[in-house]
Amino acid sequence: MEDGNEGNQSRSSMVVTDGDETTVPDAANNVKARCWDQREALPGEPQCVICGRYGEYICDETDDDICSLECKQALLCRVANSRLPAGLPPPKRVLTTDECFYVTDSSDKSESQLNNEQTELLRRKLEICVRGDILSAPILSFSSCNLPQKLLQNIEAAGYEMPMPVQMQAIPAALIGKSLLVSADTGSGKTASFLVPIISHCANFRLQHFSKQKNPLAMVLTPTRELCMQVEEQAKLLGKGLPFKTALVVGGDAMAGQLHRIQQGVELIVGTPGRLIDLLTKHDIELDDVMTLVLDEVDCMLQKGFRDQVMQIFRALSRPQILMYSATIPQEVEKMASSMMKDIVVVSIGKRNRPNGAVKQLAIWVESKQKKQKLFDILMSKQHFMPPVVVFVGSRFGADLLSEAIKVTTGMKALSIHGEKSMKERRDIMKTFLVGEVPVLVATGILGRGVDLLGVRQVIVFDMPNSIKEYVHQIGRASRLGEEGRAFVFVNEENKNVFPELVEVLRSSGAAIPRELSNSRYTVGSFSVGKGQKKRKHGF
Ligand SMILES: Nc1ncnc2c1ncn2[C@@H]1O[C@H](COP(=O)(O)OP(=O)(O)OP(=O)(O)O)[C@@H](O)[C@H]1O
Repeated sequence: MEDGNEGNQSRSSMVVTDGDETTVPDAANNVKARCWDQREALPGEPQCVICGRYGEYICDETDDDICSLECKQALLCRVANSRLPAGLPPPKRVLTTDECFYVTDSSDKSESQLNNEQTELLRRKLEICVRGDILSAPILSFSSCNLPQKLLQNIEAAGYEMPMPVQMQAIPAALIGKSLLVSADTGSGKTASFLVPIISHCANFRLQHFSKQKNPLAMVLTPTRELCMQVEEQAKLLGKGLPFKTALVVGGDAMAGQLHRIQQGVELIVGTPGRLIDLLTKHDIELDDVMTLVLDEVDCMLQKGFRDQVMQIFRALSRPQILMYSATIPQEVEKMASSMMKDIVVVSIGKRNRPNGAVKQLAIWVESKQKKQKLFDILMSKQHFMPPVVVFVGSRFGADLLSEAIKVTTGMKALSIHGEKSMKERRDIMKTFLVGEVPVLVATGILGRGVDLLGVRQVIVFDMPNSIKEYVHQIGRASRLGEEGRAFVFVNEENKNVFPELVEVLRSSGAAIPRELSNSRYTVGSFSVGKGQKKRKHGF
């Protein structure tokens, strides 16, 4: 197996192709050492089999596309471990015949300890890819990692019979204090994968260190109030009956109440960065005990707009463990994350930056003037309308106008939600929609990320967002935990900036591509090579 160190790698084992010719890079050529040195793959280009970035090289041992020496090493590890001499322990419970992973009895700890080969096999089956120094094997049951008994009961009461793949890997790694950058599909259980270790740490800490003064021990930052509310609710549910209290710190609610709650003593603060900074600068809150900081939707949190605030909060803490999550993690975010924390472990489940495969995408070419009529047609079609439905639009004003137009034209109840409404209104609207009183909710991007809209199986992207990342998150609202959902997507020439990526996303998901989209000069011009052709960069 290759040595993964930068610089002294033997590059002769990595064959690089240039068009149809095959060349072996010489020492003077700069082969990418780390995964994040490599750029994202453009539509039609080969992708690294480990991380999905541009597969600039071909591994000569396996003939697979890879992006860097780091991924080559991961690939070779994977291959070596796949030659298994011994099988896994016999499954106690098999989920389905084709989704056959292994769940050992919670009471039998020895059986739930996997050896290296079994760990690798399990990771491969579940498409768990790990980079960095990680000692922990995936867990097979919640009871195999010494969680407080009450937390286990709460997990069971929440209906979580077994951990989801992201939880299998992230929970044990977070429990041993690793800082993590985790990418996994929308709706795949990321929230519990950071809440479970946080609750466990907090409860154990309070039981071991008795003190009257209960300073916060963990913080979760998310980009929207709705997501904060949801995370806090889930934290309360999982932490019930334990020494674990939470405070919600978001704009729109009175700061005095939030401050009072923190002063009473809480273990976890869940908040949006803006309000949290406001609170921290105006009031003296002791943050020295914060052991864990979570950046949910990390790509959004480290984007311009939030980044400075997030970094300000991070610097106010005393080197906490950082847990960063999103369904979409571009390269620059990985770089930023690695500069914030040395020895970060990168975990990805499935293909990165791709839409959830359970959501069937139906892209429709429709001119802007016809979009409303097309929407009404869908909403009034017995065949196509699957309430409750979220319709995503690009502006607050547009959301209000469209919900009114839906009411007038279809006679259906419809509501709109966006950042200009008060917190009370936003809470009431969410409640009304989630209990099924209103079948259509027109939303801006505030509902696009993270929000768990149980029961929603259909999303209509009325205004295509400016980035494919946001699109991936928006259509992700149509499916939770792999249940099938459907997304109608309206597209026209006005969305030309996302054409190449959209085509790639549709193509890789097996969705039909509207003729106008595939024929558009913005799409055609962006493809230098057809899929499957292995054209590589010159000059290294
Ligand atoms: N182990 C589990 N067993 C059953 N249900 C689970 C489990 N873990 C999480 N869930 C449920 O799965 C749903 C989706 O989880 P969650 O909201 O954490 O997804 P997510 O990965 O954060 O999605 P997004 O990227 O959209 O934010 C939730 O309703 C949650 O309660």
